Amino acid sequence: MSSAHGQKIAFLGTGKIGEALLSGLLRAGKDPADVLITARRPERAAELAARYGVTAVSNTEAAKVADTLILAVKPQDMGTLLDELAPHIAADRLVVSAAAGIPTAWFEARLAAGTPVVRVMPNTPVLVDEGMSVISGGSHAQEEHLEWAEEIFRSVGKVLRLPESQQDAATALSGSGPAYFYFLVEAMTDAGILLGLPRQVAHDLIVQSAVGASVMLRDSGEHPVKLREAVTSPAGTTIAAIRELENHGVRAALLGALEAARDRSRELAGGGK
Ligand SMILES: NC(=O)C1=CN([C@@H]2O[C@H](COP(=O)(O)OP(=O)(O)OC[C@H]3O[C@@H](n4cnc5c(N)ncnc54)[C@H](O)[C@@H]3O)[C@@H](O)[C@H]2O)C=CC1
Ligand SMILES: O=C(O)[C@@H]1CCC=N1
Repeated sequence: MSSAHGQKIAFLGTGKIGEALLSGLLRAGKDPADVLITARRPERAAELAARYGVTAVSNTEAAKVADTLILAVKPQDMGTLLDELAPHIAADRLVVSAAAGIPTAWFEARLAAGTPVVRVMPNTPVLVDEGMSVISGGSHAQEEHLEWAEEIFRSVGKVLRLPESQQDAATALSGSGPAYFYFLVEAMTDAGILLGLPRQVAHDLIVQSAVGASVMLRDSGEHPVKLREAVTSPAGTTIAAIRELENHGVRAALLGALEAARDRSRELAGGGK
């Protein structure tokens, strides 16, 4: 990747999503010498520095040195982190938040006047360069900042720019989305056990069916209804299963589930509990 908009990128908070993004950026060719990380526990910082060849620093040091700061702590920890960082971040630096729920205005109110802020909602498939990241700019983010953030996240998957008003919905769909698929795979594997298959066989059958279905969804250009109809033979097995899904309100459950995720994202707006 290019080194437009400054060399040094710092990841503040290197848990599941922070590490996933960090590893993706390095796979995409970012020089580890230009990557800083911070972690709450010194052992974790040392472990990541050794594994990736990046430099572990304090939050304050990262705030002073980095051109782009990627904040990946939990929404509940963001207030404490900002208190620590804000006095040290010059207004020409780019602040990128990956936290669910927290609006760009919340950061702007705590940072030096005019600091550009970009809000992004990635998801864990960034680990395999198949991420879906949704990006919105705050009131001081210029086109160059959005393009730079897009370049960072495009190195680990797809990127979509959306108005910030749609971020909570996007969080419910793509931010949390992978978890719903894992949940389905887990439940369907259990169903295989119920039907008498060995667990590993059930797992392999379901996982490859999920991969095949996903690739068809992405690459065929067909509507999901068409793809499902092609599997659903008259008086066959699939329609017997679909009737059960409809009887149990699975479609309504999904509507309610994603609405609950969207509402939870809204609740996290102020750093949440
Ligand atoms: N896990 C996911 O799939 C996604 C998570 N996110 C967002 O990413 C953020 C992090 O989520 P996860 O990685 O799942 O959580 P996590 O708990 O795995 O990682 C957060 C990390 O931040 C560290 N941390 C907390 N306060 C710190 C501080 N003051 N200085 C340095 N490090 C500090 C913690 O020790 C922890 O390692 C959240 O805001 C979440 O909304 C966004 C998209 C997807
Ligand atoms: O569960 C969460 O709050 C985070 C945000 C999106 C995915 N994981």
